[in-house]
Amino acid sequence: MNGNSVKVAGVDISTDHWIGGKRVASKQKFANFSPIDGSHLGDLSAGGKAEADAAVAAARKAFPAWAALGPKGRLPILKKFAEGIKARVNDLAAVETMDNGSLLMGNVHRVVPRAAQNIEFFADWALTLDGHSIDSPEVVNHVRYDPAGVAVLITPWNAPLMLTTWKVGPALAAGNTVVVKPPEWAPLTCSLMADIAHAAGVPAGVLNVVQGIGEEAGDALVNHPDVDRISFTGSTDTAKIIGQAAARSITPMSAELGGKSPFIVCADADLDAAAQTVAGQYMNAGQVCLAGTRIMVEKKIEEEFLEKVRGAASHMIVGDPRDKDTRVGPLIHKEHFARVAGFVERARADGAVPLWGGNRANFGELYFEPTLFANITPELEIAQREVFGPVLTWQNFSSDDEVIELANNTRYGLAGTLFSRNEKRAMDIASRVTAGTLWVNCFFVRDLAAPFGGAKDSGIGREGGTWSFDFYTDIKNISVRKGSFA
Ligand SMILES: NC(=O)C1=CN([C@@H]2O[C@H](COP(=O)(O)OP(=O)(O)OC[C@H]3O[C@@H](n4cnc5c(N)ncnc54)[C@H](O)[C@@H]3O)[C@@H](O)[C@H]2O)C=CC1
Ligand SMILES: O=C(O)/C=C/C=C(\O)C(=O)O
Repeated sequence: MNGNSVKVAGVDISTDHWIGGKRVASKQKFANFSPIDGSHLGDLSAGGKAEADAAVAAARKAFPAWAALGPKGRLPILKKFAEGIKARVNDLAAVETMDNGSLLMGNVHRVVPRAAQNIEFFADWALTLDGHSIDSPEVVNHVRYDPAGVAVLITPWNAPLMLTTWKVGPALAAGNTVVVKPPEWAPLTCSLMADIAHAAGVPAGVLNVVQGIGEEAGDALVNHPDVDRISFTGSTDTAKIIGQAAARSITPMSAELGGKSPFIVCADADLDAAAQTVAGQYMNAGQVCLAGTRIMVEKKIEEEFLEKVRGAASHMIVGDPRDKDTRVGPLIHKEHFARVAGFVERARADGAVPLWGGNRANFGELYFEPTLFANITPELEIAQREVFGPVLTWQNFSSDDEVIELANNTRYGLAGTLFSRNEKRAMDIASRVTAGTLWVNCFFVRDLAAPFGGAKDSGIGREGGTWSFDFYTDIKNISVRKGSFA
């Protein structure tokens, strides 16, 4: 491997940027540690303005030729890219687990295959974009989806490869070139992704990766004057900063942000399935934006259901995420651990009572016990703010109006989960909860054709299917007077 590299989980990974088809090193570095055991995984190049300028220039240079290929010309290259990800599922999964502490089995069976699907799904979909026309009395309106140009893609550490390819897939399929800024707490799989794209024949400059700290590399990219789209997944607070940069240059921005999603259990629900699903919210130590962290249970089944959840949660084994029996791995970083522990401490001080958990787990520095807080009133911080850890709250309700009010009583609106066997009731509640996605009798079932995103402070815009292309293209109408051609 050219340039600087590290070996993690037996895999060689470049610690340099990937700019214009070459590995580029910065003098300045940032250290990367594994949350599993605190081991030092390596030092990566920390980009700033110079690297952002070089990457945007490379992407701009590569844009005309990539755009000119059209969806059909790009298809075989992107399919090969997806095949390259599939061929390295085990490497990517093992590196992701070392880097961010997510469950190895989840990465092998779900997360990395989904990354490949993100690339191939949008490559296929792009074939269907052009060719629509709208007939009106005087003219025919030919609708075109032209690539927007250079897209900056910024992603968080909890699922970096999956969330980055969720943007790279449609952006490249639509004919854009991209600059990726991976999360500094889990930067490695995005570096591998660049090698895989290169080996698949993605031309130099079409996909660039600038490593570094958000406030430096990320800031330089979102403030760059020659960027046509900014797509961000991360926290609401960071989105507000990036949004100011986007507003200054009127650059379209999409934002997939945090959540504090309700998990509603009606008395007529399949309580065993619901209890298993509640316990599943602890997976990956609750570092899942979509997690249904506010459990709301109909009063008449509250005690029975609590015992079922207690039983299911007792199987949420805390441990090394490489172990197949582990369900709850580490929190990502000591700063994040302190943040989660702070929420728990303040919840206790506010009068919330842990029914279980509430402490550092007896496993390692960054491991936290699956925790459930009762004695919750809706205004408590623990019921309002996103913890992004294995911490759930428990509330009850007596009527549908009451639970809808509770569910909507946060600044977030990313997702929600509802268990009920009564279709009319379920659909009524689901339609009245403000959220981008509402799962009924299931959780985290994803179809890439469906819209995905958040309401209120959980985001701007939607990704998935046609919505991704609405964002990554300049939609044009060529309006031709009928009978005006010779
Ligand atoms: N809605 C969704 O699809 C998802 C949302 N998330 C949210 O992400 C958050 C956790 O991720 P974090 O990495 O802690 O979020 P974060 O907002 O701190 O960082 C996200 C990314 O933004 C970059 N960044 C930070 N400051 C920046 C700046 N000033 N300019 C440009 N880039 C900057 C970081 O380097 C990182 O790559 C949670 O709130 C979670 O809910 C996570 C996964 C999915
Ligand atoms: O399926 C998606 O597009 C987004 C998923 C989000 C996560 O995987 C997460 O927050 O862990």
